Amino acid sequence: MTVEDVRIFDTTLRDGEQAAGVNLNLTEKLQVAHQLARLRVDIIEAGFPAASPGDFQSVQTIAREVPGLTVAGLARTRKGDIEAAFEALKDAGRPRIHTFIATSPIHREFKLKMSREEVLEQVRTGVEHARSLVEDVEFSAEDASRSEPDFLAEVFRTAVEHGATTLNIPDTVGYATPEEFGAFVEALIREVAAPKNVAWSVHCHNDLGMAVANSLAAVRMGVRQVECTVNGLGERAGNASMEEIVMALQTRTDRYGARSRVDTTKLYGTSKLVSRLTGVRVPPNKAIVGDNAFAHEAGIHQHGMLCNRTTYEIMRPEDVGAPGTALVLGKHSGRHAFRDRLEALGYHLDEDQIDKAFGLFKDLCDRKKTVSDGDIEALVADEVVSALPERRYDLVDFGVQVSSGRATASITLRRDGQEITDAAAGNGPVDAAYEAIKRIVGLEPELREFRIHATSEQSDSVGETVVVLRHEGVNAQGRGASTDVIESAIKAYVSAVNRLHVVAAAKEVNLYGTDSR
Ligand SMILES: CC(=O)SCCNC(=O)CCNC(=O)[C@H](O)C(C)(C)COP(=O)(O)OP(=O)(O)OC[C@H]1O[C@@H](n2cnc3c(N)ncnc32)[C@H](O)[C@@H]1OP(=O)(O)O
Ligand SMILES: CC(C)C(=O)C(=O)O
Repeated sequence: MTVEDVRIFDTTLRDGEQAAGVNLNLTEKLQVAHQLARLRVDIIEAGFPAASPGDFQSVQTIAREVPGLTVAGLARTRKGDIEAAFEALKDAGRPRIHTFIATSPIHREFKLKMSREEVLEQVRTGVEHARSLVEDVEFSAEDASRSEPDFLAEVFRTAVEHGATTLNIPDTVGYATPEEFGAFVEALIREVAAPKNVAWSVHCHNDLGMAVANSLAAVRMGVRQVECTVNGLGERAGNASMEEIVMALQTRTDRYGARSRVDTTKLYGTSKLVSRLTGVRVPPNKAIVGDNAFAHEAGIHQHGMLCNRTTYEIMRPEDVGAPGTALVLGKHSGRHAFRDRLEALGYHLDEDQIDKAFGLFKDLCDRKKTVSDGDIEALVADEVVSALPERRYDLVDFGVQVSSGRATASITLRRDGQEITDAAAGNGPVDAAYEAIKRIVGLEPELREFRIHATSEQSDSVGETVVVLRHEGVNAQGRGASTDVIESAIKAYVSAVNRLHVVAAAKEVNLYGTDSR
């Protein structure tokens, strides 16, 4: 199969900047332009020089400073716009004037207030003037997809006769559908019968979410330039997304028989740069560059991915420069992925321990939006690995009440199958809970250490508590973990009391002195 080249015409700095609320300064535009050059796009549309002195200066600076690609500037078919574009572009290695006029009956009647003949006259004079200034002239028929096919063909023939070297078919308002647009483009190319050295291009908007599909349908019909923007940024719902076009051509060359020259490993970085500079967030589920584009949460998918990546990934994250595949542990995950993560964290548990840890993990998932590695480690270390097989006391229930700084706590522990409840007041809920526990266990150990820390940055993070107690010369450490920090502190204290008994028994120390409880 012969694979043809598709030129990528990036209009992030022109149509992309037309997105409501986006305004890039010269330094920011230069950053984006240099990155687009590194990405190896073929053409950058740097702006609309007649729009403002700032736009003129950005186009001029990019034309002078960004090497290795064609720099285009947009212009209405008016003489003044075309001359402004030329002045801004003339120092570029490869300047292109991109001139346009609307051709649809709606735009002719309501916006331009021009007849067909007047529009044709604008095409003649505009294109001819642009061609007298530069070799490379692109002509766009704005709102082409809602224009009468016979008139549109006449417009494009006129543009070719007066020197246009690229003919662009915009779906300006994102009205087309893929099958319709493909057929429309095919018929137009046939009807105009432009010479081989004239390139056909499309420029699709995303009002119905079909900009990429429409652009690709046109590629199937022989179009060899696609106009697009990074992250699909642009007027209203945006333009065709460049990363999606590029990766669709690369991943499905079998279908399109064409590819771009873009260095796909720079797509992710470019997306991040544009998002940061424009302030337009990339949705997590955005194809190719979204944070979740290579993240798998469902257990069945994670199992498949662990067996073979190609079960659920059609591209490799490294191909687009993304950080990597992520098996995100959450409530939809299964044992395979959980076990794999535990091993990666350095834990080697037997089947019973994994069952216990998995149960605790699923409980945590029901309470917490995302479960971090730190949360899992806290659970596994405190509740599985370090948990004593035989415990003197188990926490059954607790309740705390806080009012004006004073707190009371009620604690129920189980010992030898019997539940024992007691309550106490204290200076805060943890102090009150510890007093109540001391009453139940009949010990007054010294609290040597009390530390609590969050295992991640979220407010629903697991809190992990470490408590060190000393009694009758015996030291014991206890740990507890829970999304409820009071519960975590209570669990740590109970765990430390249980250890005191284990260590005291090993050292043959009676924790109760003469009392034999
Ligand atoms: C589909 C697209 O994305 S097209 C590109 C859109 N980009 C922009 O508009 C860039 C920012 N634009 C601007 O800064 C301003 O609109 C300017 C400087 C270009 C023009 O400003 P103004 O002269 O004040 O005109 P305004 O924008 O209000 O109206 C547009 C005029 O251009 C005319 N016009 C629109 N398109 C064309 C065209 N392709 N060729 C000739 N005339 C055109 C309109 O009929 C209207 O004419 P009128 O002033 O005689 O009524
Ligand atoms: C000027 C043209 C290419 C355009 O931006 C559009 O029609 O959307």
